[in-house]
Amino acid sequence: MKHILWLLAFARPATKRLSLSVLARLVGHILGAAQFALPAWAIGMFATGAAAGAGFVVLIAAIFVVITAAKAGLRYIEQLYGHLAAFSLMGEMRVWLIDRLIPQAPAVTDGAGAARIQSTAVRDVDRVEVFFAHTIAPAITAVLIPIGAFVTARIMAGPLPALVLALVLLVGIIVPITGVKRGAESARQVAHLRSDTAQFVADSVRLREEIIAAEAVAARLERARQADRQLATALLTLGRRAGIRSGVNSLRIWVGTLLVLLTALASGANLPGGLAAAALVAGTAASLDTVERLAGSLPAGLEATRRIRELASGKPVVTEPESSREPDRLTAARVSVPALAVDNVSFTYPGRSEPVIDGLSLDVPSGAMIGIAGASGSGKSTLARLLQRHFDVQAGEIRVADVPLPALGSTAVAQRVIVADQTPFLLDASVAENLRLAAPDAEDSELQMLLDLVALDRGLTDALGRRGERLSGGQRQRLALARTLLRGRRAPGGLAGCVLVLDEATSHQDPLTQARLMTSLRTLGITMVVIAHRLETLREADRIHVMERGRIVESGNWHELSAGDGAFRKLLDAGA
Ligand SMILES: Nc1ncnc2c1ncn2[C@@H]1O[C@H](COP(=O)(O)OP(=O)(O)OP(=O)(O)O)[C@@H](O)[C@H]1O
Repeated sequence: MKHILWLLAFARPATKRLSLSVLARLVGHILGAAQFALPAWAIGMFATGAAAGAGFVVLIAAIFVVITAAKAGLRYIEQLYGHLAAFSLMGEMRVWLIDRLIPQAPAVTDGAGAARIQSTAVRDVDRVEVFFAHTIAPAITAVLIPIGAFVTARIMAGPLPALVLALVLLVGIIVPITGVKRGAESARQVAHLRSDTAQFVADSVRLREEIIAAEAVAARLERARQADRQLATALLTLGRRAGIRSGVNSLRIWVGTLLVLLTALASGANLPGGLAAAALVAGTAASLDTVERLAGSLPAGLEATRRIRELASGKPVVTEPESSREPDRLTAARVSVPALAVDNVSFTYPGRSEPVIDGLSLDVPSGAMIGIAGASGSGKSTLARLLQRHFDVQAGEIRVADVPLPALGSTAVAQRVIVADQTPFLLDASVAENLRLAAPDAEDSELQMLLDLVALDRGLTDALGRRGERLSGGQRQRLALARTLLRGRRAPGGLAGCVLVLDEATSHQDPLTQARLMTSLRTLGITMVVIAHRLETLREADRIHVMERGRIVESGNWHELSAGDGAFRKLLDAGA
């Protein structure tokens, strides 16, 4: 019920369209009932001799034609406005969902699985269409039409046949509703199995080399077959229930018509009235049919709603500051190149017991380039994530221009701490479109200047293909770096007001391009943190810190460290 109320509240902006759809459906169904009752009544009139002659037949036929034409028009209006409302609401729902997913990213959305998120954002939202387009109007009609039929039968055939008609109609509502709860369970099971299957297919394609090399294709296909069998069984349960409901309903119409007619005749009602009342069983069937169809599809729609709300309700890992105003200190600092301070920071990933960053302190003076080296797993990328405030630290503090990160809103952090990493995400679009994600208003000349800066010899209109597949790994990294720099240029205070973090962002470059890139970046005079496995990358750094198990174990410039015999020298000797 809570999901229904939520959907109704969500549908408020489309009230006008939905009301029009409900009204058209209601009048259409009244006319639908009349299509049965009118000929039945006319036959009764003929049979009892109360009416005769061609004029009467022509009149009834004419009314019938008008009713049929009006009903067709109303059906069109009902469907049109119902679907217009549904489609606009589904669009709104996707926007609403994306709006709630962005604050959860990347810490939460990474864990949820991309295919699952896609399955909910696309398929589950599509399934909610059932509610907006095929639930609200039918539910209202399914209540009002039987009441109208009862009143009509009462007038035309008397209280007893009307009572029998009411009971027959009640059966038409109760039969589909019983089993809705079990139907909901099956729908939930089907939705889970579908989403697991989506993830399984996506994983199988991504991991194809491993699967082929391990000669595990057959085993993988067998697992897919098993999952499919489970899905088929769950769908069969739903289908069987729908079949039984449908059969019982057909029986209800035949037996019900006969019962109303016999009761009318037995209670002395006139034949035309009795026939018209009996015809109302079939005449209201279309209104009640939807209850039956809804009993099948509504649980799936509500289950989809539950999943959408669950996905949307994931808590952001970090909270926004109460005031969205940029702290005065930072605004004042706009004019200068900010310094970055990591002050005695400790951090443990949620659900883990060992800290990944353990009492780490780091000073990056204004305009300096600081290098971070360290073996795999020493916590370098985690430090980059903390600098972007993907997570809050459990102890200590990170400050940009002397302002602690939690005092900055997520927008300010994204503008102040700009990061390029090893595996950039590129859209299937042109070079220019990928760059303009960071600044839609950027002129071609500015984009070209950035491409020159990162030494990327590509035309602005060149298409990249899926995830940038038409570029080499190094070119992809350079394009992403240009986009990061563009982001910085648009930040308040411009690029000079940002801290640039490179997390293995040049790992795919050849030594010459790499050296050229670092020299270009140094000329920008901005504050930089460069994380690199390949120590050559850090040659230009003012100071290099070596990390081990979340701590800094050695610091110095390239010459000092390479001449020593500490952790840095060991990394160098190991070929880093
Ligand atoms: N999301 C996460 N949840 C839990 N533990 C994590 C998560 N990400 C990383 N870790 C753990 O934190 C530790 C440090 O990982 P991190 O990626 O920061 O290392 P790194 O120094 O960047 O390594 P590499 O050079 O291989 O990229 C590792 O032990 C890793 O298992």
